[in-house]
Amino acid sequence: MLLNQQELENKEQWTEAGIRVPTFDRAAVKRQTETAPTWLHLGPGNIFRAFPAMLMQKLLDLKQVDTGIVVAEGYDYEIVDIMKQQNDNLSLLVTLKTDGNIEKSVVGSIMESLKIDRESKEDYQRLVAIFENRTLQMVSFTITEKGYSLTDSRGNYGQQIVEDFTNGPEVAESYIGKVAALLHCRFLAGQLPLAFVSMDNMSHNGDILKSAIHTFASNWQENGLVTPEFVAYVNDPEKVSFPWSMIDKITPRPDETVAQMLRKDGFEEVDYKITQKNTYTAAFVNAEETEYLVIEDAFPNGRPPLDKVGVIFTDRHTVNQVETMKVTTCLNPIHTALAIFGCLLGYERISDEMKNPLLKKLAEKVGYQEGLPVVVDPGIINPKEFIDEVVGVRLPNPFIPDTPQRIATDTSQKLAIRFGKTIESYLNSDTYDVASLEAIPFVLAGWLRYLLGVDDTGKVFEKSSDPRMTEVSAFVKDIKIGDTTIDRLNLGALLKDKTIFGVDLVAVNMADKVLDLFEEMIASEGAVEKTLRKIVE
Ligand SMILES: NC(=O)C1=CN([C@@H]2O[C@H](COP(=O)(O)OP(=O)(O)OC[C@H]3O[C@@H](n4cnc5c(N)ncnc54)[C@H](O)[C@@H]3O)[C@@H](O)[C@H]2O)C=CC1
Ligand SMILES: O=P(O)(O)OC[C@H]1O[C@](O)(CO)[C@@H](O)[C@@H]1O
Repeated sequence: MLLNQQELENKEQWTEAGIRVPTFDRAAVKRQTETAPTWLHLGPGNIFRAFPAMLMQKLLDLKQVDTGIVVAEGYDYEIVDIMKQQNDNLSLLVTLKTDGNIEKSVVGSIMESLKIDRESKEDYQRLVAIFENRTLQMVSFTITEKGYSLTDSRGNYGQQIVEDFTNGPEVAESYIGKVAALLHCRFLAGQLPLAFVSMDNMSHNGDILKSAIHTFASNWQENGLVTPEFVAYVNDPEKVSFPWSMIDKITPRPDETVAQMLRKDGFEEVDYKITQKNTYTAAFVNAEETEYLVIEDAFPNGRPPLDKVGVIFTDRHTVNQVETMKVTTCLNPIHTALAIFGCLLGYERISDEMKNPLLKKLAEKVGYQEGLPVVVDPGIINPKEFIDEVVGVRLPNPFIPDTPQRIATDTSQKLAIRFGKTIESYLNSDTYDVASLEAIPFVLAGWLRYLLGVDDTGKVFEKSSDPRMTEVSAFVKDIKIGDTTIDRLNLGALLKDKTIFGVDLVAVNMADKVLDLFEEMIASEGAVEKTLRKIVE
């Protein structure tokens, strides 16, 4: 069985292999989407195909909507080449349940995939047409945390960004520049309303997206390239909204064990590819069953009825609380702690780490002991129950092939959100003392230790990709396992960097604690585990 429209016509072969197929008329939905697109998604990676695309499929099957999703890629064009040319925009979703049951579904809600690339003229013109279409209701994003950044580590705009500011929307070439240019087309088409929905794991993700788009609009206005009305349009929530959201579903990279299982079922397209841009992509996506999507209900042109398939629409305040709970205390900090120490202690599965009592205790200490006290109960999801599920059910799920190496990707982009916010909450609290934190400084010290690229047995490992890896690794380049002293002044300069840690760790008196723990962890082989034991026991 190959994943394409022609093979999908033979429904029996899929059903016999235990794979669900879409029940809606894909050709009719495609026609309708061509004339009246409602949803455009940017960044059609694994999470999008496993979760939002599946939600739309459910709505299509329920006949609640009659259009599908158009996806566009502005960074890694290989993804759309594969999806379109080999798979007719279909994906196979494999849901790995905690009881070992597996559910397989063909996801057919993606109707078109386009490149946000001026050289791909047809695609770009189609995108302009979609943005000019009154029917478009939302543009959503899963482009990773770094996708929104316009500046380098020193806070300076990148060269492409500066050129785009000067050259204007007609020729903008940077990712967000092109998105802002497409929004400008919509503005010119009559100031049509639209929601820009970031679904990336960032605090206040809507504001981060808004700020990036607004930066282009205001620079273009200053340079006389757009009218002030365009800036007003971007700033008017009745016209362009940037809802905040919280998305949660562990979606590991396509995994070999899942591929083997699919092969046995007669599914032939099981190879995954690591693209030139380091995206792990395959015809299938594998994910856990648990999923949460909470979105601020601010859609000036309406929205698909996603509430009918489990999405919670609420006010910004509640989204903020849910997101703060998940990203800054109850899930992602635990994940990052396990990522760093998993790589240092030689693990290749998050679920295996949870069998190690020391790592389990670290996860619990980060979550229950240090995060939970300062988290506000959002009312719609209980934080304690949420961590219970994360630590007790989701992370130990042996059927989820998630790796510490995947979560360790882009750690420099994640520490500020995942730990800095909690440190700030302690600093602002009358009840809790920042000096009482142990697990958080230990994880930050663990990251310094990780940067050495040598595990606790002295074996060299490949560090996961990170846009600031070269720069941050330079701080530890002269440090070796067995060193008894470190250059505290030099490392202090790194620990002061608020763009990485969210706070100046020197100013908040946490740097010494981090460096003491780091020193302990470089003392000898085995010192990481020894220090971990000291922290959790
Ligand atoms: N995988 C997961 O379990 C979950 C992921 N997320 C969010 O979604 C993001 C993407 O996750 P996946 O889809 O699993 O990753 P993926 O690697 O499968 O896809 C990443 C997507 O982002 C694009 N991208 C990467 N770097 C970019 C850049 N610098 N500029 C613009 N686009 C860029 C890629 O081209 C691709 O479309 C995560 O970073 C996270 O914020 C949220 C919840 C769950
Ligand atoms: O660390 P990342 O790359 O944001 O991925 C974190 C993982 O945890 C999650 O928050 C689970 O929803 C997802 O973002 C992903 O599975």
